[in-house]
Amino acid sequence: MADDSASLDSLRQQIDAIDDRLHDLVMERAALVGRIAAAKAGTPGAALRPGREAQIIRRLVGRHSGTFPRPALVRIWREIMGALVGLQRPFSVAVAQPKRGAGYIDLARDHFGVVWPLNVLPGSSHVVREVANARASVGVVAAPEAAGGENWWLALVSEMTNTPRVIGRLPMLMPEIPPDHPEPLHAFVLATSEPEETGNDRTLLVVETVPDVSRDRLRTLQTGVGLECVSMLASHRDDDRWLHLAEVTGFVAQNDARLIALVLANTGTIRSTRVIGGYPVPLSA
Ligand SMILES: O=C(O)C(=O)C[C@]1(C(=O)O)C=C[C@@H](O)C=C1
Repeated sequence: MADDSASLDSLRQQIDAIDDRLHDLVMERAALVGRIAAAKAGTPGAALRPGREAQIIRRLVGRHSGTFPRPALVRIWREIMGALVGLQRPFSVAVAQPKRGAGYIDLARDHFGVVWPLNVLPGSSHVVREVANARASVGVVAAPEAAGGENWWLALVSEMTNTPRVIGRLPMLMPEIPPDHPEPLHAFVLATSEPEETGNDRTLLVVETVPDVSRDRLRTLQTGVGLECVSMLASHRDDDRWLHLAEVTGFVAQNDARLIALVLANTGTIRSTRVIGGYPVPLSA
C-alpha cells in the first residue's frame, strides 16, 4: 500500500513535469507565431492560413501513436491554432444555426476554438453578408444538402472582390460513425481570402447549363475533360438557366485549362463555370 502510493506520487510528479514542458512549449509556440505575425505585417489578407493548418494537423495525425485518442489530439491543435490566428489580426466567426440544437455552433467552436467571438445567425445568407462586409473573418454554413433550401453557394458566383469563397470544410477529422447512423453533420467555411493548395484538396465548381442537364450527364462531361467529380451537391433553376454545384478532386483554379475545355467542348449545353472555392480534404477517423 505504502509502495503503491509512493509510486502514484512519483507518477504524478512526472505528469507535473510533463505539464510544465507542454505549457512552456505552448508559450514558446505563441511567441513564434508573434514573430510570424510581424513578418506578415504589411502583407494584405487574413492571418488565417487554412492550408497550412490542415498540413499541420495531417502531419501530427500521421505521426501519432499510442493510446491518446486522435480526435482529442486534433482538438488540442485546433484550439492552439484558433487562439493564435486571432492574436495576429482581429478574428471573429459567424455561424448559421438554421434551427435550435442543429450542431453548427459546436462544429465552429471545435474548429476555431473558444477564444474569439462567435456570432450565431439564423441563416446562411446572413453569414455570407457578414463575411462579405468584413464584420466576420470567417463564416460557417451548412453543407448545401442540409442548408434547408438556402442556396448560399449562389451568392459566391460573383467576380466582386469581397465575394466570400469556400476555404474549408468541417469537421477536419471526420468522426467514426456506426453503419446504421445518419451521415455526420458537416459544414463549409467561408472567407474573403483565397483557398490554399495542400496537395489533397477538393474544389467547388458552379456549372451553368442551358438547358438543364442531369447530374449523371454533368459528371460524364466533367470526366471527359479530366475533372473527377466527387459529387453533385446541389442544383438551382434561375429562369432559363440552371446552376449546378459540383465538388471535384484536386485544387482547380479559375483559369484551369480543363474548365475552359468543359465550356468549349459543350457549347450549347454548358455556358460557364465558376470556381467558388476549395478545401483541404478532411481526415477520416
Ligand atoms: O503559419 C502561419 O502563418 C501562422 O500564422 C501560424 C499558425 C499556427 O499556429 O501554426 C496560425 C494561424 C494560421 O492559420 C496558420 C498557422
